Order: sequence, then C-alpha cells, then structure tokens
Amino acid sequence: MVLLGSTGSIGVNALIVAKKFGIEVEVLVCGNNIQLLNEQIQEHNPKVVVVGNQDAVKDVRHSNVLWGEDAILEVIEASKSELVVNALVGFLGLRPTLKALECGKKVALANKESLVAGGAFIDTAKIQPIDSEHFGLWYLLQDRAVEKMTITASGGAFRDWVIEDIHNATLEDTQRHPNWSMGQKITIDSATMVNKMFELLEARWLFGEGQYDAIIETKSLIHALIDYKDGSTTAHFANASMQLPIAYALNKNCNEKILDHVNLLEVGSLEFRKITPERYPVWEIKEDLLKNPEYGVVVNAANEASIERFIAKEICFTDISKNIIKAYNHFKVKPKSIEDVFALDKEVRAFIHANC
Ligand SMILES: NC(=O)C1=CN([C@@H]2O[C@H](COP(=O)(O)OP(=O)(O)OC[C@H]3O[C@@H](n4cnc5c(N)ncnc54)[C@H](OP(=O)(O)O)[C@@H]3O)[C@@H](O)[C@H]2O)C=CC1
Ligand SMILES: CC(=O)[C@@H](O)[C@H](O)COP(=O)(O)O
Ligand SMILES: [Mn+2]
Repeated sequence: MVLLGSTGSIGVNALIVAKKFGIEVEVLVCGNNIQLLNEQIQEHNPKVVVVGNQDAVKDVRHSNVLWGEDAILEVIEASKSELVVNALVGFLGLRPTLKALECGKKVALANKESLVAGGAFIDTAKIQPIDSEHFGLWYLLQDRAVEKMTITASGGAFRDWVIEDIHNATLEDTQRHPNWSMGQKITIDSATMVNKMFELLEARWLFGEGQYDAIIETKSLIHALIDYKDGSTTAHFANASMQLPIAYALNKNCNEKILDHVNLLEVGSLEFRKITPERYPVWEIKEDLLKNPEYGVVVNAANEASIERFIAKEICFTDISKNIIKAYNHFKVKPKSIEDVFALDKEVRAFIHANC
C-alpha cells in the first residue's frame, strides 16, 4: 500500500493494522517527524519515501527520498499498489485523493477534507472511509428503506465548560479531548463541532442525498445510528479505536478479533445531548450547508485559515467559528469544477487573513 501521513495518529494505526494483515508497504509519506519516519522505514522497508520539505531529506535513512507536494502525486502515479491510504491532514490531501482515483486505485480515506471541499467532483465508488462514524454507517447499512442516518459526537474538549469561558480557551485546552487521541487539527475541529459538520458532509457525499444529523454521546461508544422506515433503529457500538475502521478499509474480510467488545455492564449508562448553537456556534449553518454541500470548500478554507491564526495567537478560540460564519455568508458561490474548488479555497483563505 501507499501510506500518506504515516507519522500521524491514523498513519501509525494503519501501520499496526497493515502488519497484522501482512500488507506490503510500498511508499511512506510524512511531513516533519523524521525520527518516527526512520523507525517506520526500518520496520516496514518501503521502496520510496516522501517528506514535507527539502531540509529534512538529509536526515532520512533511505536511498530513495523525495520531498514536497508534487512528489506525493508522482509516487502515487508510479506506485504498483492498488491501495492508497490517505491520512494527510487538511486540504493538502485533496490532490492526492484525486490523483489516486485517477490512477484507478482504491482509496482508504481518513482525509475527510478531500470530501468536504471537493466532494461534488469526487467519484466515491472506490473510496472506503476511515472515520469511525462513516465506518459505523457503512457497517449498519442493510438493504432496507432508510429514514435517517445519525452520527455521534463526543462534544469535544469544552462540552462541560461554562459557555462564557470558552472564549479564552487556549490551544492546550482544545487538545483535552474526552475520548479520542488524535492529531492537533481534528482535535480543535472536535472542540468547535466543525468536525461533526464536516462528517455530515462526508456522509452526504459517501451515502447520497437523505436525512443526516448528529447528536452527542458522551462516551464515544456508539458511533452511528440508522432509523429505518419500519420504525426500528440500529446502532453501531465499538470501543474508541480507529483500528477497526482501518482494518476494514485495508482488508475487506475481518473475521478475527480487532477490538474487545464493549462491555455494557461495565459501561452502565450512556448519556445523549443535543448539539446547540449556543455552545457550538457553527451549528447555526449546519442545515443550510447540508442543503448546499458544495459550500463545503468555503467552510473548510475558512476553518483552516482561522486555525492557523488561532495557533499563531492572532485570534481567540471563538473567532474560529465567527470567521467560518462570516466567510460562509460572504462567499455564496458554488464551484462548477475542481479548478474552481482550488481557486475558491485560495480566495477564502485570503479573506480570512485580510478581514477577520
Ligand atoms: N486521528 C483520528 O482518529 C482521525 C482522523 N481523521 C482524519 O484523518 C486525517 C489525519 O488525521 P490525524 O492522523 O489525526 O492527523 P495528524 O496530525 O496526527 O497526522 C497528519 C499526518 O500528515 C502529515 N503531514 C502534514 N503535513 C504534511 C506535508 N506538508 N507533507 C506530507 N505530510 C504531511 C504529518 O506528518 P508529520 O507529523 O511528520 O509532520 C502526519 O503524518 C485528518 O483529515 C483527520 O480529520 C478521521 C477520523 C479519525
Ligand atoms: C475518531 C473519529 O472518527 C473522530 O472523527 C471523532 O469522531 C472525533 O471526535 P468528535 O466526536 O469529538 O468529533
Ligand atoms: Mn469521526
């Protein structure tokens, strides 16, 4: 397989699962974490590796090292593997997703930003999602009439904070996720509830038009629910580990134990909460966005540019959501092609840097 983002939270789990199934690793791609990359090279013996920048190349212990975004596309095209695992973070992942599909490869897609920004121009037939909620929906779907699909949210780092205090939350505060250990950016997205809005769009592109919603389940043990028209509701329970979704994305037949079952007697009780715009202001645009999923590129670019500014301490935490709503109301433009997606992404980022 080709693994993009090998040193990240998903990448590391993907390598554990690949080893379990004896899947050959042809390519490893990462950004700056060269120490971990060198360990991965030693263990998985890839044919080629790509790193984020030229300076890092000299530190990589491999005879075939490339660098930069174009190199990622080149190695996908040159690879023999039929499977590309895209665990890059952010809009950076879109071109590699498109390239892998263009080359006829199957894409195990953790990089949800690919679908959020470019979903209207992506054929999802060869995509297997690596996202716990979408894996849950995929697992639950039966040949029956569906009324509604619901995904769950943890509520993120600030779910129990006094709302007025969230304004001054620090980057460190955003990283205290209640249930999952993930990369920095998605953990911020979880705290703003942007992650769940993205996942609703992701579900819309993966499973087609329909009714989608999200609720908070505080223990992240239920990941998805399907209401069938007959009145029954099914729920996907699994302990909070990405190894199960990854296992199915890498290998269709998982007839061995990947995780321990949820022990309901130990769990005792579950708590569900409504997602409200008072605590999560971006939720205000959720309905309109679901009706107009092509606007996803605007939300994604505004979010990424605002996170950059939050990390640089130029804006406060709650400005991330304010900026997204501001950009959403300003850019009521639907891209007509994938080229429009890239152009609009640039425009929105410039807007956030100049006006917010
Ligand atoms: N973590 C999770 O449990 C889940 C994550 N996802 C999605 O999966 C994706 C990855 O998330 P996660 O693993 O948490 O993120 P991480 O931040 O942990 O990992 C991101 C990976 O991308 C690499 N990377 C970053 N910039 C570049 C670059 N310019 N060139 C090459 N590689 C680069 C990083 O390299 P390095 O670290 O070496 O700089 C790292 O390997 C995201 O889209 C996220 O939303 C979806 C569901 C669950
Ligand atoms: C593990 C996974 O799939 C994440 O997307 C997770 O759902 C994030 O947590 P939140 O539910 O807090 O957004
Ligand atoms: Mn998820």
